[in-house]
Amino acid sequence: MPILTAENLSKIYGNKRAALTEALSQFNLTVNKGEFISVMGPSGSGKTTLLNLLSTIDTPTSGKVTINRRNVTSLSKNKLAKFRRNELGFIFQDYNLLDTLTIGENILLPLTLQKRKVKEMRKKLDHVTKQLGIESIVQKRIYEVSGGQKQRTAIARAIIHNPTIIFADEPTGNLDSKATLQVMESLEALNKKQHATTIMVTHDPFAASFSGRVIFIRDGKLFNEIHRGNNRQSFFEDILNVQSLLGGNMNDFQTIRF
Ligand SMILES: Nc1ncnc2c1ncn2[C@@H]1O[C@H](COP(=O)(O)OP(=O)(O)OP(=O)(O)O)[C@@H](O)[C@H]1O
Repeated sequence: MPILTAENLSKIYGNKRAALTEALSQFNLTVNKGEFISVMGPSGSGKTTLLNLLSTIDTPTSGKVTINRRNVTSLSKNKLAKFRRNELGFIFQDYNLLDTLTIGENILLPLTLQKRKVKEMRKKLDHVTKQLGIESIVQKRIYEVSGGQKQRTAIARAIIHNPTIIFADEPTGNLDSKATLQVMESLEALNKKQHATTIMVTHDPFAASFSGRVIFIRDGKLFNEIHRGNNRQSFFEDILNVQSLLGGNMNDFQTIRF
């Protein structure tokens, strides 16, 4: 069942004074409930633009985004803010955690904003921190934990209100290979066990190999898409093959890991 559709999505940046850039051109995408999708492509190909349009952070120049049968492109500013808060979960490369709060308080933010009861919040916090293996650090401050723990905290915060879709922009961009593995295994487990629909932008073929489908963009258009079979290693190799067809500057892609 489609949970998200993008129809003829285009984005042109710039104005009369600045040169116009068509970052995304007539883009179509259907995401089914429970899918885990990676978006890849060379630097400047339009990945972040696509994610921002799908996640309602930015509005398209033309085209339409539908999430859970709602046309989010036409929602008012207030309704959109509420929709985002209740239905979407966000994970960013630089974590976006609040330094003045503890790990637990950061994770609880979406529920605090929804004014949920303390007892319910405790129960949910307990559940998500166990799921992500960070139950021992809930009292700690952000500066006391590792990058991988920060990102797993951000994932816990993104899922605690059971969002319809999780959007992740380069979630492993600041992590070493060990932390990348932990974070990707966490996202994969959430997807498999709870059917959390996830859309992730990444440069890293290793990270992308944990998802079920990779879509490749070039010059704001769909270049190719591939699906994962049973074997992650062979999917990883398929991803590398499409990347070499894609061309562009290979320095745009992160170091390849096995
Ligand atoms: N706010 C903006 N104003 C003007 N141009 C923009 C803006 N944001 C992005 N662009 C341009 O749109 C194009 C696509 O950018 P986008 O950030 O979506 O690419 P990307 O694939 O995510 O790149 P990277 O991998 O380097 O993050 C680029 O040419 C970029 O320079």
